[in-house]
Amino acid sequence: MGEGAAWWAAGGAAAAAMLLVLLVLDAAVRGLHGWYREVALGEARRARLPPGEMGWPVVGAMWAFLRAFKSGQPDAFIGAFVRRSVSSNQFGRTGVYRAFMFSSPTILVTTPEACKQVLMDDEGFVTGWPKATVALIGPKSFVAMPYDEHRRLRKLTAAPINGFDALTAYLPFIDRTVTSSLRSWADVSADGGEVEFLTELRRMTFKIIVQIFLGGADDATMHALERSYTNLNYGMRAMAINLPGFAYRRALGARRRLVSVLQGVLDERRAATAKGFTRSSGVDMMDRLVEVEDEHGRRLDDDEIIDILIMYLNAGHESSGHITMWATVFLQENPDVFAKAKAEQEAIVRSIPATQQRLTLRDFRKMEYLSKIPFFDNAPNQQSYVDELYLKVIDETLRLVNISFVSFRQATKDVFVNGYLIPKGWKVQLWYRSVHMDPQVYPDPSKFNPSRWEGHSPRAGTFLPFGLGARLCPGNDLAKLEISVFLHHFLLGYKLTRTNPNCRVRYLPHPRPVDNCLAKVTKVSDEY
Ligand code: HEM
Repeated sequence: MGEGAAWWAAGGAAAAAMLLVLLVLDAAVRGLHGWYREVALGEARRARLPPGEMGWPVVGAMWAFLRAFKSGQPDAFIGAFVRRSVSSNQFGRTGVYRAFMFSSPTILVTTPEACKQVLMDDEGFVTGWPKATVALIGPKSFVAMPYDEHRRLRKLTAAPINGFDALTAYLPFIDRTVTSSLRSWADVSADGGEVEFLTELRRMTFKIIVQIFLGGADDATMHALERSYTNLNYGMRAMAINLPGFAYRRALGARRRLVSVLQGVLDERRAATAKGFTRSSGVDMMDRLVEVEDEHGRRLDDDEIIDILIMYLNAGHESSGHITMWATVFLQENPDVFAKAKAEQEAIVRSIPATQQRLTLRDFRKMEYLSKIPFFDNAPNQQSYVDELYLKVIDETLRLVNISFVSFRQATKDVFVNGYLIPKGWKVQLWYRSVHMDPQVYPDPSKFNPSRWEGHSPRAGTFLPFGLGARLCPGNDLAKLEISVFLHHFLLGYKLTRTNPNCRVRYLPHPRPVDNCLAKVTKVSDEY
């Protein structure tokens, strides 16, 4: 053997030894971390935990989570848990896994039945968002509120945004906002310009929610709120690193600005009331929150009102804006679906009397293909919601886009799911995305295929775009109405031409093309 070869052999042996040391060290650190997090459970309870591990201290599964989402393969994250569990030949597809995420030992729940069990068990589980998210949305908002307080304020705030009367009242404003937005984007495109379609849609849905919650706002307030919400959202699913240059730090700053703008609005309103002024725009959500008293006559403090408003204004525009964009993109990319949806809209327009200026809520209920909205005549949020849906274009979009891909709970007692223990005090993540992208539930799940819903009623727990149970989204019908109104006008008179049709999609905090869907919106018909 020559000198060079001996040198290589020695080097190779040293590298192998080093690798071995690293592997042993890695296994030892993981083992110790797992032991530290689980030892308090005792042997018997520990043996009942679902498959998985705590990983390295501090990071746990966060790297794997961020790597999967940032590399454009979000389903690879849960996929790895399922694969490991199945290939260990011990567990099969358990639907529950353990991991260390957002600084806490966590159980990941990924199948319809398991999600349903957790979501419907109000005694066993309370809300459990990571501390970093609570700090952004607000410790006095629904994300961290005690059970009874949540029930009371949810009842107060949900009825005025969903239900037949509320939606009938909002429809004319939504319709006007949609038509004027479409017209203005078409004007930009007619002059040779382009619009960031997603940014514009977020602005549009924001205008609607600000009208409902604050009775509208002047341009400066609108602008300040809008910009702050963009930064707040970018920090929402980022690592909670409070250092200059990090998204989370910018989000904390955005929250401070939101608090200050809303405090200003609240102060003005209180001052006007003290002087005996009444507003012409009628009662909005801020008024309701100012007026409400509990059974002891206690009113909400300003910081409570502001946190609830920050939460609602955020939840009430981000998701609707994104889903409207994706539904429009999917329709435009699928000419057959577009033609069918357009034919439905044309038929509805033909069916209304010539004297009727715009569609009524009842006309929207006729839209079997676009999406039938299940109004509950002032009794929103009943559990039957899930069974009553007609799921077509909008619902297929909700399934495929998975705008709220995960939601958070915490166990208040030991609970067994699929035969595995969720220990008291542990965090629980409900992976709505995994349910919607499961090929056993939805064959060929990555395909946009509204006809998969023809004659099909989803089994309970298999369709969770708005969650389920006590925390089912209170804005579900409003969101579907906004999206339907938009698609109605878009289908009848417009066309979307993307500048970068194959633009990369970013999945955090919400799935969106990185160019925010830069496009031309062209008017193609003057008839409507
Ligand atoms: C397409 C649009 C929307 C989607 C996909 C969506 C999705 C969701 C989901 C999945 C949850 C449940 C989270 C959990 O399980 O803890 C939720 C909760 C919530 N949503 Fe929506 N949402 C949408 C639109 C809206 C709108 C328009 C509003 C307001 C008007 C709204 C307000 C809320 C609020 C306040 C909660 C918290 C409920 C609670 O904790 O009791 N959302 N949403």
